[in-house]
Amino acid sequence: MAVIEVSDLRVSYGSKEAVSGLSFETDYGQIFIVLGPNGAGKSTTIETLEGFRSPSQGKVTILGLDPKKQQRELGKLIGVMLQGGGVNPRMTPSQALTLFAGYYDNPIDPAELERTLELEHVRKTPFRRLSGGEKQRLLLALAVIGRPKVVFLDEPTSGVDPAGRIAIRELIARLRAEGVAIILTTHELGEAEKLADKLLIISQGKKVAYGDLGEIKAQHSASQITFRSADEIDPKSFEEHLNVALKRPFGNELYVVEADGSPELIANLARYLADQGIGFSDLSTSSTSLEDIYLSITSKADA
Ligand SMILES: Nc1ncnc2c1ncn2[C@@H]1O[C@H](COP(=O)(O)OP(=O)(O)OP(=O)(O)O)[C@@H](O)[C@H]1O
Repeated sequence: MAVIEVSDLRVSYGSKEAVSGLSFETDYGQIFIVLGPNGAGKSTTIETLEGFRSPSQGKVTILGLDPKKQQRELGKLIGVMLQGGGVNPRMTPSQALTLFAGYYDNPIDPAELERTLELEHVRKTPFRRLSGGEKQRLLLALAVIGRPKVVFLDEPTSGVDPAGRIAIRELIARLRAEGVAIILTTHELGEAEKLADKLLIISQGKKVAYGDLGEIKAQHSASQITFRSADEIDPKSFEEHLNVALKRPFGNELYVVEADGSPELIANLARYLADQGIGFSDLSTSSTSLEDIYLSITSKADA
């Protein structure tokens, strides 16, 4: 059984259905990232997993338990990082970490978390006086201090500076290495690409892509090889020799081959052009970024 199992989840607010039939699962030692435009239903989905909302249909289990009905049993097994909240504005990071550590049998040492998340210089500053990024780092520290088996992180790096982002990413990577299941939402696609093992992309409450990052990239990416040549190249002969189509999208010197730039194909292509006495330059390969894939599939889903 997977750590998180969701089947045909539907969640409504009155007559409005915010989540419309999502199914997915994720496991220990995986970073599972939920992406989608504003209002897509990400928070609603995550809040249902956390036990804060009830499904109107479908089934959700975390570690085999029902997050709504077995909230108490799950309490010490999951860590939740909420956007902006949950800490007394007068409390300092040091006090909050000590307080939260007291709830658990085997917490991480607060001083260690202050060091890892670079909070030492503000450990005596009241929460309300912390900067946005410092608040985020403290909320992350509080979510993980009890060594949870499952961690929910809602936009953990939003408003955090580049050095802070690296510290947060390193902590998340460490949790994964320790076998924690991590569920994360973000609008930072570069970050999602760096961190994700598995991805769920939703739009208007429905799944539009789901799977391992590599699988999604392979399914949706349009890798290409481009080069320039002042010589005429016969597309038929090119395709016969290399088994890939040659395009000249602008009718000028730029040639495009839509295929993965494997070393073998690149070598064959260069050999073919040389054998034909065709000069070429600027040979390069490129693959689509997660951002390109995301924008393409969510705009298609919206249409
Ligand atoms: N308490 C509520 N009552 C009514 N509608 C709600 C409520 N909470 C959310 N919604 C609606 O449900 C839909 C999904 O909202 P949700 O917050 O889950 O989206 P999201 O993907 O997390 O968006 P964002 O990226 O902006 O955080 C939206 O249309 C939102 O307006």
